[in-house]
Amino acid sequence: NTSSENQTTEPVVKTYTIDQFMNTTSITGSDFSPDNSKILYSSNQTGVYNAFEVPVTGGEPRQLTNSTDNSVFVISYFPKDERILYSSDKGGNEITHLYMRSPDGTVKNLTPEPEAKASFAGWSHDQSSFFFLSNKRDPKYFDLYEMDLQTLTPKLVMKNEQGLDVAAISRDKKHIALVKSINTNSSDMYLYNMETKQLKKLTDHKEDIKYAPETFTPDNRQLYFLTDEGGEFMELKSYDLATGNISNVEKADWDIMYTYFSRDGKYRVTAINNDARTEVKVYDTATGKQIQLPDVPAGDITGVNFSDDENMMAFYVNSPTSSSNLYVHDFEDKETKQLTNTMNPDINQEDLVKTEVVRYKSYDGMEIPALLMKPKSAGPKNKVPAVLWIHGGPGGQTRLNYSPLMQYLVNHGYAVLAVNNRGSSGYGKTFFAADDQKHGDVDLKDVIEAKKYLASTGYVAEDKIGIMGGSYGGYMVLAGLAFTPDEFAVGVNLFGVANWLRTLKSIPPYWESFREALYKEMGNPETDSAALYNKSPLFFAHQIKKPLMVLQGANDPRVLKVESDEIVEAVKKNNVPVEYVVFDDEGHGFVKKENQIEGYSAILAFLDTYLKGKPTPANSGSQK
Ligand SMILES: CSCC[C@H](NC=O)C(=O)N[C@@H](Cc1ccccc1)C(=O)O
Repeated sequence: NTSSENQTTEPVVKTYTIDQFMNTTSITGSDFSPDNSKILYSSNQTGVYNAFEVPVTGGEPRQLTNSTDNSVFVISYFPKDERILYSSDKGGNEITHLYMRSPDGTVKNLTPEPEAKASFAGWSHDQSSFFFLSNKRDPKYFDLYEMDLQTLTPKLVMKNEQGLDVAAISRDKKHIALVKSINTNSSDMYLYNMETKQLKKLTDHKEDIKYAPETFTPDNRQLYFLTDEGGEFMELKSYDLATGNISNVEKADWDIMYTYFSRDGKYRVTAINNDARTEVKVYDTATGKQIQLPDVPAGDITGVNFSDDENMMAFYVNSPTSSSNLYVHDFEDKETKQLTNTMNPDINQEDLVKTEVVRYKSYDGMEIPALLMKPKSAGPKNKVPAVLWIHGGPGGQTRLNYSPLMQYLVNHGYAVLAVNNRGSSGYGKTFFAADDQKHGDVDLKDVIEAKKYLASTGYVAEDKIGIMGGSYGGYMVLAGLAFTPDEFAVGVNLFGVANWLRTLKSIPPYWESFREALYKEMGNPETDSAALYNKSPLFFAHQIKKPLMVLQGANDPRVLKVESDEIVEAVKKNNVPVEYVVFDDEGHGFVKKENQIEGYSAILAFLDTYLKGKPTPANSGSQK
């Protein structure tokens, strides 16, 4: 089921179908069974995510859940038996519940209130209970509950009436660390004493500084937190609970993304966002020295998880040319074993392309990082069309991961440049804040400048550059087509915002704790209505004159389907080609393989029609 593309002077590249690309399995999560003989993980092998377990010695994975509709995301085995805990919503509506699967296969919804969203917040260190957050009392705020494992009855531990977010719970169950968003560049830390019920504010600052509690130390004496106080990047510090003293723990040239300890604190893991790559460090806490991580040539190590006895470590390895695989390392015999092989064997990894981190100067001299994928067939004698990929957020970042969609497009002859425009995470707080209240303007200019960068490569056809992105990135697609109608040859909008006034008014109730922070960055729909109107592509849709494709999940709680319905209707009035694909069983992002296959092949067909001049296949542009 493969074909070849013949070029005159450039290499002949084997092309693969979308079915072949999507026949690669995506896996996530890991937890050791109580006897350390197996590892639990989620896999979309069956088309939707289900729970699987695999022996640590290797061998055939066993499927534990049989969902055919809703994704099952594993949390963990129970600490002392082989029941498992997992999270699942309905068709991407993000109203997640916690479920318990018993070894006989029966499943119980532990958080049955239909309208309430629940999320796991950790096992108690004594392994008698787990903590979870739920907004069942007040749809706006998440209270903290403790679920006893004997009775499976939840107990309210902390009523959250102040819009705080729980970040960490101490092993002795005495303290909870919380965070309060002030704006997207600034936050405060709080400490709640579960015995005295006192809430203490730990931070006091006038300027924008982020404080993010991470974890309590295993001896319960200190709170480790991340902050960008006094610098551009998030560094790790500790707060001494007894004295209030703050000490420096770890710093890098980039943001530290997170840190955590193994169960008894023998190891501490830190992850650094090193220029869009995840760099994991594991420290032996007794010596304070980094341990040497297993030598895995296939890519970067992520998702490190330890067995409770701290003798084994599970982790993922991933790179832009190889999908994530699960590995296990035994600290005693120093052996590392690959437990999964997720890549479709039909795909020769040599046919995939590596991703290069590049930088270019924008209109005002600001340096913009981007990730470049060059088709093997591209060259000065074979200039190729290109797609600019814009991430969501607005404060997200496109990272160096395996993306079947990007590889599929590159494999079919499109250069892809994923732009981390100003406002993206990972490049310091000045860069992150540089788009505040200037959305659809300065960030869009960065994307327009990316076209010059692509032209400078010498292998991109300048008049065949399209723009594509998801959510906030989808907004940028619409903004690009509406506000700068001559810049992009086509646009592919995946569930993007068309009308900021409506989207910011209709945010889910459980976003209340950061609603003000969001409004400070994006604009308040009550008080900034003129500015929000002016940056909403829906009201300028008459200016769109280039072909547009829109893909939308009907259950999306963040960008409602009406956003896509209305932009599609409005652009159709311009006699511009518009294709619309709606998935009835998806939310903010498409997770079911059959939908990914339909959506991604429709995107390629659309690009081929309008950037390569090939006829559109009959099945694209459907409304499911
Ligand atoms: C300041 S960003 C908070 C919104 C959130 N961020 C996480 O990614 C998010 O879901 N963003 C959407 C776009 C959006 C922004 C504001 C209101 C609704 C949707 C995204 O995924 O890009």
